[in-house]
Amino acid sequence: MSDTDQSQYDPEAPTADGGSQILRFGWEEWVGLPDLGLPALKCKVDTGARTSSLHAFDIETFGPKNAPKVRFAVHPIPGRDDLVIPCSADIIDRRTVTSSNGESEERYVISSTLVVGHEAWPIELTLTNRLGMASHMLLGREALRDHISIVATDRFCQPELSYDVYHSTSMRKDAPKRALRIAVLSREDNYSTRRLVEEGEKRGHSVEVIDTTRCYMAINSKNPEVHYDGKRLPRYDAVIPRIGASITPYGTAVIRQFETIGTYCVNGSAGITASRDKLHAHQVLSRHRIDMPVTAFANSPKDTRNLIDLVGSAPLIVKLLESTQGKGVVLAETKKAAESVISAFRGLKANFLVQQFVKEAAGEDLRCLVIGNKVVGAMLRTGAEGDFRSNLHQGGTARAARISKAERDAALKAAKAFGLNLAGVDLLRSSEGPKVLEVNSSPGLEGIEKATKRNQVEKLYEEIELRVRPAPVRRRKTAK
Ligand SMILES: Nc1ncnc2c1ncn2[C@@H]1O[C@H](COP(=O)(O)OP(=O)(O)OP(=O)(O)O)[C@@H](O)[C@H]1O
Ligand SMILES: [Mg+2]
Ligand SMILES: [Mg+2]
Repeated sequence: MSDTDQSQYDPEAPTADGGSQILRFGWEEWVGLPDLGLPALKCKVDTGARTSSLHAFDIETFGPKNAPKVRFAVHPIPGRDDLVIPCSADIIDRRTVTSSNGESEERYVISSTLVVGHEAWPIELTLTNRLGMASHMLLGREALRDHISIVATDRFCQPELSYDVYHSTSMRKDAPKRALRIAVLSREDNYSTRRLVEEGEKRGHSVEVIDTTRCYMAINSKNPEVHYDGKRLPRYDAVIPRIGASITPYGTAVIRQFETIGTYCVNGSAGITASRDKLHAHQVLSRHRIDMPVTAFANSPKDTRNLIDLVGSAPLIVKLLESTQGKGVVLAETKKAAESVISAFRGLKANFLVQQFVKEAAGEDLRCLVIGNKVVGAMLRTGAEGDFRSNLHQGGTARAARISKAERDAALKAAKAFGLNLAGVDLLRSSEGPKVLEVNSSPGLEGIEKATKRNQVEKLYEEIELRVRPAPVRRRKTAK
């Protein structure tokens, strides 16, 4: 461990422009590029070079044509290829640079604050991905201010920093607000998709909507990829899955592929798969000891009576396993009615479960929107006159709701049970407390934003930024 002080850069301190004492620079110095999330780098001072350069890889442009950005990755510690800092910056220019070995290369030019000791000033940097450079950063003449004097025989004349900072929690706190490249996996141009694009762009990110069913995949051990329309998709910082119920198997396969590549997916494939199938979902809830209406499932028609007995007396709910929008949910008032619904479903070869009817919910359910580990909004949905189902698609209405601690805890626990960072958890208010009905992995955003009169999508981006911006990525070691 080094005994250097990482907090020595004080933004309030006089800058080089303020003109203070002479700064002595050796041929190698410790510097920081805080705008890029690189607090400590060893850099070679080279007065033979005009422009400064940063050794980067996976260099890729993105964003609008009139304000292009560049994304790239940096190994800040030489020899430590497992430590990767993802960066992005505005492109301020393109320049042909001839390096010391005489090779010319067209490079992107970006701007960043350079920190040395207590001083900070803006510099221009070109990005180059030439392999085998001993130094990961080169400081050229243009970046050197008048009050800097070079002592070519010495090194580390300025305060030393330490690479330990890359393993500290302050990396997360001090991470720059870099623009992210985000994909929304969706086939629909609806309110939710539009809001995700609008809000992301408002925060400076680039948000692309991708039709999940048009993604195709190269599945292999060395270099798994996702392709789209004849091209390999870029490396996204985050993927927001909005997988419709009709394409769950293929949609989750695409997400699995992104997970394999190492892309952060707001909701994981396993959680989406488990929450989509009501039988599977209730088993997950049960394993996590989350309260739900008594539920039973049987395979054989011989067990219809036994199934009904497990749940108790009529009225009963019979539900298709893949129901959405309340379309496959039936209330059977008597045991006899339950038996005939069950035999009708069996005749259609449909999979269903039988569930205790929570009468006291009185046609209302509570939708809690969970983002990260918070319930960010809740609404009470009331069914249309005479309907026990509260679904908005069945004519129900919604209004913002205050929830109890028990309800909040149940919603958070349920979302966590499926590992979902964005979830719509539906609860029934029963006389025994909240009972979880289901967990939706692509919750509609229109109803909840309108009922709560809150910008909920903004909270989703806060969560995504927290997850992907700062954390240095640890790469899987791949065979060369
Ligand atoms: N066991 C139950 N007791 C009382 N009401 C119920 C019960 N199960 C479902 N309901 C009512 O029926 C509605 C639809 O049920 P559920 O949410 O399980 O179906 P769904 O088709 O998955 O709907 P969606 O996914 O669109 O919300 C619920 O919102 C609730 O109002
Ligand atoms: Mg549902
Ligand atoms: Mg529901």
